Amino acid sequence: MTKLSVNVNKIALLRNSRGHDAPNVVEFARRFIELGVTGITIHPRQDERHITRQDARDLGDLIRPLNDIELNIEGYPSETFLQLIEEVRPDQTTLVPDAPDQLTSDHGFDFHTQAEFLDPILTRLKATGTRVSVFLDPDVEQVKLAAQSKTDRIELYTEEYASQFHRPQHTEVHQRFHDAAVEAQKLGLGVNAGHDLNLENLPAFLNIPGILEVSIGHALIVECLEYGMPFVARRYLDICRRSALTHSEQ
Ligand SMILES: CC(=O)[C@@H](O)[C@H](O)COP(=O)(O)O
Ligand SMILES: NCC(=O)COP(=O)(O)O
Repeated sequence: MTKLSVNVNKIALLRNSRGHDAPNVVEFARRFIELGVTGITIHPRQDERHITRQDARDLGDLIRPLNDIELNIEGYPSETFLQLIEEVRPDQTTLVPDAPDQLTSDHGFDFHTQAEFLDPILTRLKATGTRVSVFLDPDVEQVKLAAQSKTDRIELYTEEYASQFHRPQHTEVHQRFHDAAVEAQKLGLGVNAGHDLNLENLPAFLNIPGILEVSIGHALIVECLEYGMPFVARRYLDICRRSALTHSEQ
């Protein structure tokens, strides 16, 4: 079975918009775990626009004692990020090549030009005991180069799969993800995937054999809002219906 790692960045984004600790990121992670989710993903960005470094420490404290639950920390391997990993020691670290001001992750590493940069970083991370994964586009050539590095896994960047899902070229795009995943496994790499996966596009993606983990955040949180709407709206309306009418409304 493919593992689901829920990305709670967007819980932190809501929390930060009000300046106090609600919604509480650790509490929401705990609730997802109680619902059967076996992984939590966070992507502490340099500007801490959503997940903070303290959130990473707090989630580490929550998850470390729990058997079979994994914390996956994603991010650009800056010195600050590497020190955070050395401190928190998550089960998995996913390296992403994004710039500090980037809106969201939008490409994988290029092993033609970045293998040398990554090599000492992979050595340093693996010394902490974390499993290392590297964010990658679905490109068989990149997969072959990644397999020559010290990474344990790759995470296929699925934005293209998601954005082409309803277009005619979807079959060709799906085939590329399939080929990259199969090649990676043949070469001994584990394969994760993520970005813009959702309830609609995930089933077909998981026809690709051997995907170990999907990390899903943005759509999953939106879907929680969407499918939770009827319950919450009903409860507010019930309360309002029970209210005493004011003199002018009677
Ligand atoms: C690495 C990756 O794919 C990202 O999807 C990411 O973790 C999302 O980051 P934001 O929540 O900052 O868009
Ligand atoms: N690694 C991908 C991830 O954690 C979640 O991405 P998204 O679902 O927020 O696009």
